[in-house]
Amino acid sequence: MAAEDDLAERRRAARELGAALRELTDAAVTTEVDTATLTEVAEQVRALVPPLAAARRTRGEPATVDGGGRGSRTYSPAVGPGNPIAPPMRVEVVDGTAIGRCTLGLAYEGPPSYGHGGISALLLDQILGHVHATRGKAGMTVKLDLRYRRPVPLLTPLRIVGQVERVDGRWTEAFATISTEEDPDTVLVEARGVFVVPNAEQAARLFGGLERLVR
Ligand SMILES: CCCCCCCCCC(=O)SCCNC(=O)CCNC(=O)[C@H](O)C(C)(C)COP(=O)(O)OP(=O)(O)OC[C@H]1O[C@@H](n2cnc3c(N)ncnc32)[C@H](O)[C@@H]1OP(=O)(O)O
Repeated sequence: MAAEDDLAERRRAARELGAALRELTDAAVTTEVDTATLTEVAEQVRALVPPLAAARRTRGEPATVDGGGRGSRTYSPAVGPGNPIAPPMRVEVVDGTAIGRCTLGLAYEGPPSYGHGGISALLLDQILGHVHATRGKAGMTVKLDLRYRRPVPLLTPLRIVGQVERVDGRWTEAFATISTEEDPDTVLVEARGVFVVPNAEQAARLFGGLERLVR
């Protein structure tokens, strides 16, 4: 029980740090303060690194905050509440349909006032991954076809929806769309993805001791 409480507390703290950094990032890309203030704040931010860097993990070491499980990914760049790069998209799966929600701030700008196409691809890839995972195992994207129909507005609640189209052994083909919450029937971006569960040899080669997280 104590260990579970510790993990819950660590998750709460990681989420809090992620949210604070997201606020900082948003302020950093929208600020119009004078140049001296930019320089001063950069120094202050750099001073925050050493306390965090005092104990750090590297490639191939899962975050302790995830508790060794395959479900939670606190630092996912798409859905991780602890990762300031992530919008983060919140995902729920209802009857095999994965539904994601997020609002993109100015940090994700591509064309003026609209989202970057790579960010749309990130959100769609992630939602297709959740669709694939409804079959019980996580998978890797092997194909992702995108059609950008209309630009994705910033500062607007978005809805990302995905469903399986075809299943063949370890392979899943799925389809997903981005629209606004306000107008869910107008597709802004659509994606068709193929995902595969790596076979045992591939998983061992790619992930070594972390195979249990992907198969
Ligand atoms: C709840 C958790 C949610 C998590 C969401 C996470 C979402 C994010 C997911 C990612 O971003 S994963 C990162 C990006 N992907 C990669 O890095 C994968 C890189 N690819 C590989 O390492 C290898 O492709 C892999 C080990 C996965 C598989 O290797 P294989 O040699 O078995 O398959 P290969 O890649 O050669 O594919 C063979 C071809 O047959 C196709 N194929 C074979 N059988 C198929 C079938 N049954 N259905 C559909 N396509 C099939 C396949 O698409 C492909 O098409 P092409 O002929 O056009 O190359």
